[in-house]
Amino acid sequence: MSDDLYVGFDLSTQQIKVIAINSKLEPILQAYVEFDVDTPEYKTHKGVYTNPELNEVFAPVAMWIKAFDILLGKMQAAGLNFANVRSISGAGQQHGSVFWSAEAERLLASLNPDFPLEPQLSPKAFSHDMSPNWQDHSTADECDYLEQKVGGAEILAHITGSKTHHRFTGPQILRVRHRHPSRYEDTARISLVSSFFASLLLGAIAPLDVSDVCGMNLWDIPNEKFDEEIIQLVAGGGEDEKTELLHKLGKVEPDGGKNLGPINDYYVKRYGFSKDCTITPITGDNPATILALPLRPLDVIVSLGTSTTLLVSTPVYKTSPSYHMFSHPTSKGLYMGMLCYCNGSLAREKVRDEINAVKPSSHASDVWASFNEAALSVPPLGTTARGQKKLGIYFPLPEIVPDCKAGTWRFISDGNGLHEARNEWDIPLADARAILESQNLSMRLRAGPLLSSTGQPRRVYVVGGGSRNPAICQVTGEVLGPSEGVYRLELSNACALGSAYKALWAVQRKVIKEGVYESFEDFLSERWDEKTMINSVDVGYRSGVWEKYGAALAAFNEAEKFAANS
Ligand SMILES: Nc1ncnc2c1ncn2[C@@H]1O[C@H](COP(=O)(O)OP(=O)(O)O)[C@@H](O)[C@H]1O
Ligand SMILES: O=C(CO)[C@@H](O)[C@H](O)COP(=O)(O)O
Repeated sequence: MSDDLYVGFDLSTQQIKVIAINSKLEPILQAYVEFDVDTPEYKTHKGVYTNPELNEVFAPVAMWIKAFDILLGKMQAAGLNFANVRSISGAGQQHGSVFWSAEAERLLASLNPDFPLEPQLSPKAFSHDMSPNWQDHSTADECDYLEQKVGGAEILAHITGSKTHHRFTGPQILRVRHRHPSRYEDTARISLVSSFFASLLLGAIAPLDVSDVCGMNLWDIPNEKFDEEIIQLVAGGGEDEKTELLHKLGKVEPDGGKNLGPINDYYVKRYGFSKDCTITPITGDNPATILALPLRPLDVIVSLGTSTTLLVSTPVYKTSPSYHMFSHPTSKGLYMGMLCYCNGSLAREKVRDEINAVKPSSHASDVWASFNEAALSVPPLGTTARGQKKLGIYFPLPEIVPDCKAGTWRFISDGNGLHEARNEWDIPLADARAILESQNLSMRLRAGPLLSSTGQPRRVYVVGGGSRNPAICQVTGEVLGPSEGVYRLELSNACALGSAYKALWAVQRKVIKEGVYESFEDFLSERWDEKTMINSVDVGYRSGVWEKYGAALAAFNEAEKFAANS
């Protein structure tokens, strides 16, 4: 029992990562495979391919399988005793879909342990070799069509938790059906990245996850079923086509702690996993992230990965076209509220590189040193002695909120209103603070309805790659102003960690009565030790500063509208 291990994987945009923990929540092993570096033959850039002419972003499914083969090899080389693994769960980048061929079930069920996975599955198990990525913006027509037919953004948001979004799976499936009718026709099953990953482990197509399914624009959250009208619109044709699409999508597993079955024999024979190791549903990376911390009301997670997301856990199903609601990954009656931005770490890296080009870092080992110095050497909003404030918008990729094309805009806000900056801006140095403020002001502008009447959070937890940066943590504290400060989760991969906790809970949760289990929240709170897991990285609320940013919100809103309409 004491040697038992619980594993959480994370198949995200740029990497596949893993954390194994013991039943005391202690991490035993962490490892990762980076697509651009470790699977160079696929020639992806930051894990994806882009076709800017059509606003397409997609990733090769075979690369993920190859990367998983490599990761299992790394775990083995690190000495992980696979025989001790009791349960596996995981997380996948959200919205991406995998199109399985009619051969898939047979190939998955007959994996030969003498060979790696990738050549046994690719290309035959797939009707489409690419997975549309969450950064894709090619489905404007499909989104307009669905929104107009269903009755507008508010109605769609009420039914599915979100208005239509380019990256959501429903519009993406509709586009595949329009552009590649024969591939759609040849598709036997459609998985999300999360259920695709669970399928690899089970050796059979896994059901969709209760939370990740809410990122499709197809699932009726209040009534816990696929919305027949939207399914019909995506399927086209009549009743037969609708039934066929419902069959392709398959079942949704309502219990996030369900034992989906034992790990496939392939892994038992090839790596020495126990036959009793169970597979627990794999969810989306954001739903898994909220499982890494015992969130209380008014707590916020800011996930600083390739995307930036703001996450809250709430008992209130209150929808809006400006944010997303998802069913909670483990707890019926709770929901995850989310804001998501495409322009997260890659936009910050672009400014960082521009700054390094004019002012190389004095610390060779820290590529962020010049950026951080520039960000922290000026006052909030870069305010000048004459009271001029700087507001910038940095979207190297088209953005989700606001719905805006790619571009960079710089504004000056003063007593005379807002105007585009001319020579008042020291480019690129002044961009460092401006991009961090801009990303946080956007979250503050939109997160209000998910929080208290004042919009002030209690705690902000920062997670993901960007949370290692002290300047990012400080500006987040200044702009969002959490009353109890900003804390960083010390284990670098929150979603893999949340997934490992889920695998542990699935096996060890107490039965309260038949079919009713100990909640994930109670289970985690009992075991979680704040002192070892998080560190305070910023004081948060600063009197006068939070108010100053509050007063700039109207001008920032105007700046965003200008960018979106230009
Ligand atoms: N010290 C740092 N300061 C700012 N950003 C960082 C730092 N370290 C890593 N990052 C950013 O973290 C990103 C990767 O974060 P991660 O959470 O692993 O992303 P994902 O899960 O989307 O693959 C990289 O794009 C990198 O820019
Ligand atoms: O699209 C979303 C959420 O709606 C993204 O958050 C993806 O889920 C990708 O996440 P990362 O790779 O940045 O972790």
